This record gives sequence, C-alpha cells and structure tokens, in this order.
Amino acid sequence: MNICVFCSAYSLDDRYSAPAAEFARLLGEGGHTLVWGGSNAGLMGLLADEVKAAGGRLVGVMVEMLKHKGYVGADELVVTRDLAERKAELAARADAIVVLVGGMGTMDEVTEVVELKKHGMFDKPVVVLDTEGFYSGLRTQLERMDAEGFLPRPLTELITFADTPAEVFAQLKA
Ligand SMILES: CC(C)=CCNc1ncnc2c1ncn2[C@@H]1O[C@H](COP(=O)(O)O)[C@@H](O)[C@H]1O
Repeated sequence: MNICVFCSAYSLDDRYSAPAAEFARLLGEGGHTLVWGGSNAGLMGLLADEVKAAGGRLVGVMVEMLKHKGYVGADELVVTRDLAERKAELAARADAIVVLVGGMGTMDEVTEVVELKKHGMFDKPVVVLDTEGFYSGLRTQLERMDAEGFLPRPLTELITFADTPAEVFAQLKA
C-alpha cells in the first residue's frame, strides 16, 4: 500500500516522536511505501529513517525550490514545480492518507484532501493519528460541522481518528 503521510517538519519531544516512530516501523514492517514531502526535516525525517530501517520503500514528493533539502536515500524522488502540484502528486500516489501531529502545513494538506473527498474528487481513506489528543480541537470542530449540517456526507466517510499507530493500520486493514 502507498501510504501518504502529512506531519510536522519540526523535531518534537518524545510524546509525539515515539508514536510517529512506532507508526513508521509498522509501515515499514508491513512492506508498505511511505509517500511524503521528501524532506529530512523534523518528524518528516524521523519518519523516513524509521520506515527505511524497517524495510519500507520511500517516495518523496518535493517542490523544485526545496530540492536541495531533500532526504538522501529515498527510493524515488518526484520534483514538482510548485506546492499545488506537489499536493496533487501526493494525493494521486496515495492509497491512503495518514495524518500525524503537525502545524499549518499539515492542516493545509489535510484540509485539501478532505475538501476533495467532500466533492467526490478523492476517495481514499484519511486517518488521523490523534497522539496525546493533539487533534481533539479539530475533531470537536468537525463533529459540530457534521451535527449541524455543514457537511454533505457523514464525517466518518471523510476522515477518521485513531488513538494508536496499530489502530491506524486496523482502520486501513493494511
Ligand atoms: C527549511 C525548510 C523550508 C524545510 C521544510 N521542508 C519541507 N519539505 C517538504 N515538505 C514540507 C516542508 N515543510 C513543510 N512541508 C509539508 O508540510 C507539512 C509540514 O508542515 P508543518 O510542519 O505541519 O507546518 C508536511 O506534511 C509536508 O508535506
């Protein structure tokens, strides 16, 4: 399975990095491919290191301007002209999207894929690994949208939440 991961480009403490590393190990040991931003920065780099160490494949999708900061050792590196093309390429190559803890870049990416799903233009699973309840605020907001008629499809068809890395794979049945 090609699993596209959105996550922080910052190095984070153990509360966040340990579950991310565990998720990466399960991905690699499961013989899956990590499709990600192709960077060695922060959690993105840690994820790639752990996937590779566990025997998984790495496909990085980078923008031209950040190419020089790319992860060394990816099995495949795709270079796009701009961020919009990059997001489209990440989605196109994914059999599923997994969202780990992250900031505005991660929010931008997950919002786009959920919006595409809303309009029926993307139909792959989107699973959020809700480490330490990091996404409880987002979840509350989305559930309110769902309950009060802001979504055309049930929320669970658009995005789901998992508490542990193992639960992410159980949801993906991967
Ligand atoms: C020094 C520098 C500009 C490094 C950043 N290098 C990056 N290379 C590739 N993808 C990135 C980078 N920064 C952010 N992203 C994208 O935005 C997300 C992380 O942004 P954030 O830390 O959540 O907000 C990632 O899922 C990734 O796809």
